[in-house]
Amino acid sequence: MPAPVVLVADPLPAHLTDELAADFDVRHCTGADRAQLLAAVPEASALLIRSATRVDQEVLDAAPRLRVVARAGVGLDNVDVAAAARAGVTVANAPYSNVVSVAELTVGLVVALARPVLPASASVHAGQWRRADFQGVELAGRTVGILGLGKVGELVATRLRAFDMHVLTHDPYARADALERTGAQAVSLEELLRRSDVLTIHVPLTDATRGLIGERELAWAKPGLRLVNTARGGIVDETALARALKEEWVAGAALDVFEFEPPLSSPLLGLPNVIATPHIGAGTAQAQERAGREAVQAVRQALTGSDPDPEA
Ligand SMILES: NC(=O)c1ccc[n+]([C@@H]2O[C@H](COP(=O)([O-])OP(=O)(O)OC[C@H]3O[C@@H](n4cnc5c(N)ncnc54)[C@H](O)[C@@H]3O)[C@@H](O)[C@H]2O)c1
Ligand SMILES: O=C(O)CC[C@@H](O)C(=O)O
Repeated sequence: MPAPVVLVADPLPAHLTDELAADFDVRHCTGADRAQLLAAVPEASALLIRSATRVDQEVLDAAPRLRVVARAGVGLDNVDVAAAARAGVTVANAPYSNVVSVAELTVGLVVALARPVLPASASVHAGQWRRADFQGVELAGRTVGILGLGKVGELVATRLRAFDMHVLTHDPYARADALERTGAQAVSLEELLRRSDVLTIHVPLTDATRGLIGERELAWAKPGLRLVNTARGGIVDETALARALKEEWVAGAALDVFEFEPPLSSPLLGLPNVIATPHIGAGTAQAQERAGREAVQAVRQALTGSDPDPEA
């Protein structure tokens, strides 16, 4: 019997996919290229993805042999989980794999918004020495609002508490133990915006959170707000945010995620008070290894019912 086909549609550490090749027919495609994906998926018993590949009804319809979609990462907004369930396809993610990396990037972005390290560095590289031009603000004593006190939100809250920031959160489903561990004060979304000097977003992208931070919410914002989004682009209305940044009502934004990636026509690109990174929250060697390994294990589990990984 031919070995089941495992289709790797997004980049994963090569040594992990090489391990799979001992037992499966491992093939590669560029999942973001729809035509390539649809051409390759009919043979696949397993699909290994990250965030760039969209798995929707069309892909599932084209994949009669598919038994598992394994997501090497947290967010499942690029997978139609309900359609997969109807088709009898298992969907697995790696929910703890990269949360520390995302939290650490978030804290770095908060600091980079408070202290203009990026333009200051660029000016020194350009041969300038303009010390007075790069005055920032201290984080100690100021208030951070955490939108979504889940795994990443909690890690960010505890790290920013160590900066002596006062922590507020809005999360209707927040666990009592997370509130206790972080010492975060639970407030409404409006109060979160009205009181926060820094707002950092850690909710998943769902029908309920798409556009959650829009014109009305930004109008509630405390003047001078600094906003960080390392969750998903669609949660923030980019047009409304661009307007608030141009009016300097919002002082700065640091964005790792965009509504469309790459964000070629985003109104946020080119604004001097925006730090933009190309969805690198999970971009550490440690997170990629963990996420890839968990996804590979999920494939083995689904296709053979076993997990021979000694580290499992
Ligand atoms: N930039 C990156 O590379 C990267 C990496 C990992 C995760 N992420 C994103 O970060 C998100 C959060 O990850 P996580 O591991 O903390 O998820 P999580 O599920 O542990 O936490 C999400 C939290 O959001 C809360 N929430 C849901 N709907 C809400 C709403 N309407 N208002 C307020 N709170 C709400 C939930 O109750 C939960 O506590 C992921 O869904 C993913 O999209 C991004
Ligand atoms: O594919 C990636 O590395 C991004 C992953 C990240 O957005 C996630 O949700 O885990």
